[in-house]
Amino acid sequence: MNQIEILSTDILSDNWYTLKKVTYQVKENNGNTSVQSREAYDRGNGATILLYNKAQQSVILTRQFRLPTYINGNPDGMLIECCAGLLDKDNPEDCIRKETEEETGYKITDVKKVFEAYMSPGSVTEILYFFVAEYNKAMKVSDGGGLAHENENIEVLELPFSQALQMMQTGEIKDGKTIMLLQYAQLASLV
Ligand SMILES: Nc1nc2c(ncn2[C@@H]2O[C@H](COP(=O)(O)OP(=O)(O)O[C@H]3O[C@H](CO)[C@@H](O)[C@H](O)[C@@H]3O)[C@@H](O)[C@H]2O)c(=O)[nH]1
Ligand SMILES: [Mg+2]
Repeated sequence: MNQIEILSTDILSDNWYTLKKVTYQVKENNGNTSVQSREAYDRGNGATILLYNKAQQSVILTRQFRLPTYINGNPDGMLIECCAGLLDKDNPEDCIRKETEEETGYKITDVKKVFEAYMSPGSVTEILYFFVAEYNKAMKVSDGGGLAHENENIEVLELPFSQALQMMQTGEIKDGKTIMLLQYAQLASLV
């Protein structure tokens, strides 16, 4: 295994999140050493969840404006996604329960972790924890929509599972975490 030694860390931006330039020495097993620099954007870690109802063959997704997609080719900037949120002090399970209620209005208790993944490992530090959970009408306690004071304006979508799968093919769904969870649900015959 290569040995890595961090030589210096410069903060390039420290506004909402943090962008660092890290310079490090790599010592390879064969004794060669080199010095490299890379930038890393730290916006914390997150959790995401696919809510599904097997009897109804349906899933709950969200729709919201995502500025980075708008400036990179998404005409209206709106993106269909699984419910997701950043971890604060909470562990991933508690975070995703809270986020599910805020964004979708469903109060869930039992969540199952299915995997975790670095979503953009060349530039973003974030690791994302992936969950699935069953939902039903009785769990609906509010409209959801996200936090008003954060202007989240999240639309809640209840879709037939077959339609969600179709929307990946047509490109109407083009969010990585959402594609991963829909494919997991299909592979594991959840819905
Ligand atoms: N003012 C301001 N607000 C920001 C900024 N960046 C993010 N926010 C706000 O911070 C809040 C974060 O909301 P969460 O629901 O906790 O996170 P998320 O943005 O949905 O992130 C989730 O999805 C991401 C995309 O897949 C994931 O990367 C992330 O881990 C998480 O799961 C949102 O209200 C968002 O608008 C910023 O630069 N300025
Ligand atoms: Mg969110």
